[in-house]
Amino acid sequence: MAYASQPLVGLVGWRGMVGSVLMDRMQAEGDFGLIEPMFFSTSNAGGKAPAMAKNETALKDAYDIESLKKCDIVITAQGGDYTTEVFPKLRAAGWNGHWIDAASTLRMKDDAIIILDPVNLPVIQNALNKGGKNWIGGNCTVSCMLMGVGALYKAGLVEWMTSMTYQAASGGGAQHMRELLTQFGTINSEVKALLDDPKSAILEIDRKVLHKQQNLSAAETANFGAPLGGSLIPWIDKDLGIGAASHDDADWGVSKEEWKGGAETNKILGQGAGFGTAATPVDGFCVRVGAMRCHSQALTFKLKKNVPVADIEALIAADNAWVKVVPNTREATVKDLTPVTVTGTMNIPVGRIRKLAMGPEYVGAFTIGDQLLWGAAEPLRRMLRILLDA
Ligand SMILES: NC(=O)C1=CN([C@@H]2O[C@H](COP(=O)(O)OP(=O)(O)OC[C@H]3O[C@@H](n4cnc5c(N)ncnc54)[C@H](OP(=O)(O)O)[C@@H]3O)[C@@H](O)[C@H]2O)C=CC1
Ligand SMILES: N[C@@H](CC(=O)OP(=O)(O)O)C(=O)O
Repeated sequence: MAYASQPLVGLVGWRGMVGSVLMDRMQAEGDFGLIEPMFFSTSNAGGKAPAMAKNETALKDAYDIESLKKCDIVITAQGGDYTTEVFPKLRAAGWNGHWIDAASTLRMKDDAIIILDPVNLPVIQNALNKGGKNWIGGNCTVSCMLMGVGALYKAGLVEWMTSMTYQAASGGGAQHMRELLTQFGTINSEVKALLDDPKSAILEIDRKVLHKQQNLSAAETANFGAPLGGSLIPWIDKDLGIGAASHDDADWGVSKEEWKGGAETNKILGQGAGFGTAATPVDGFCVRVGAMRCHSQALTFKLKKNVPVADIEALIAADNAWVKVVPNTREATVKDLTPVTVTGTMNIPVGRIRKLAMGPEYVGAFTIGDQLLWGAAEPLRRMLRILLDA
């Protein structure tokens, strides 16, 4: 145990979507029994801290460096803007504690480790031994993918991989989930009378739906910037720009979410962090779909050699306690390999594992993860436990 008594752990962003899931998981795993929590807020300093508070029952100001400095460990799910503003000030003030963060801001810094311990515990331990202090959760899609198929990387089998994602509204936060449901409601109301009449013409329904989708109000598309209900948006996160030489080697019109796939996967595996020049090329398209929660991904691997599907399944299944191989049958797939089945669970199903027509080294798979659990909250609380056990 690195701490003589229970360490003071500052919790920032605990009432947001990721933060709430984190609080649930910490309670479920008894983490609060091991720490002295101090709750912070950016909007309600002085207000009442949640029930898990022990000695400090009032919310502290999340921008107050002096309060943050008292903490042995700070865990934040407050967001990138908060990290950008507070983290440098806190370090500049001489704070030498552990910073555990869900936001992407610090991920690519040399002194930051992207934490996903079932996949990269040796990388984490190595950094810890060298005095590392900055522990950053990975991009949700990348973390869920590696929880599913990390075994193939660990076995050194992957020559390259593409990932085509189907990312839920929840990846954007609470307002995005509400917006999707509002859009579905508006569209449904538009054709409710026709739907209730079994004799109505489907093309008339279709025409009215399309007209409504194309004429949603600005308020109904404020977060996604485009209709998502009954549609999809093949761009997530920033436009890094064609020829964006300033941004690493990402000059192929890649979106930032796609760039993270290559850069973060390699960094998590401890094999450099470039995109395109990385040890293992990872690239594809990231697409927002009208799912509520859970990110899904269709993966294509070029393996370094021909490995039988049964061996691939066995490797994946043995990798960690949460990955579940779903038999490649229609029945099993529609039952066990959907966002609706996976939401709210720690399970990472991997199915549709099969050889592709391009040749025996080409393997396809489909995987799903609850991006608020393995994609965000869980690696943070597990890092806390690693620090407590160190
Ligand atoms: N959503 C996701 O799937 C993932 C998110 N992340 C990262 O985690 C961070 C936080 O994301 P997320 O949790 O989605 O953000 P949220 O917008 O849900 O919460 C962030 C903060 O918003 C404030 N807030 C304002 N109004 C409300 C309200 N009505 N209810 C709750 N909180 C409110 C809270 O701060 P306060 O209490 O101080 O007012 C809260 O901590 C981001 O950096 C994101 O990039 C990482 C991986 C996945
Ligand atoms: N970008 C992800 C969610 C997220 O917050 O990712 P990151 O932590 O890499 O910014 C999504 O929209 O689905």
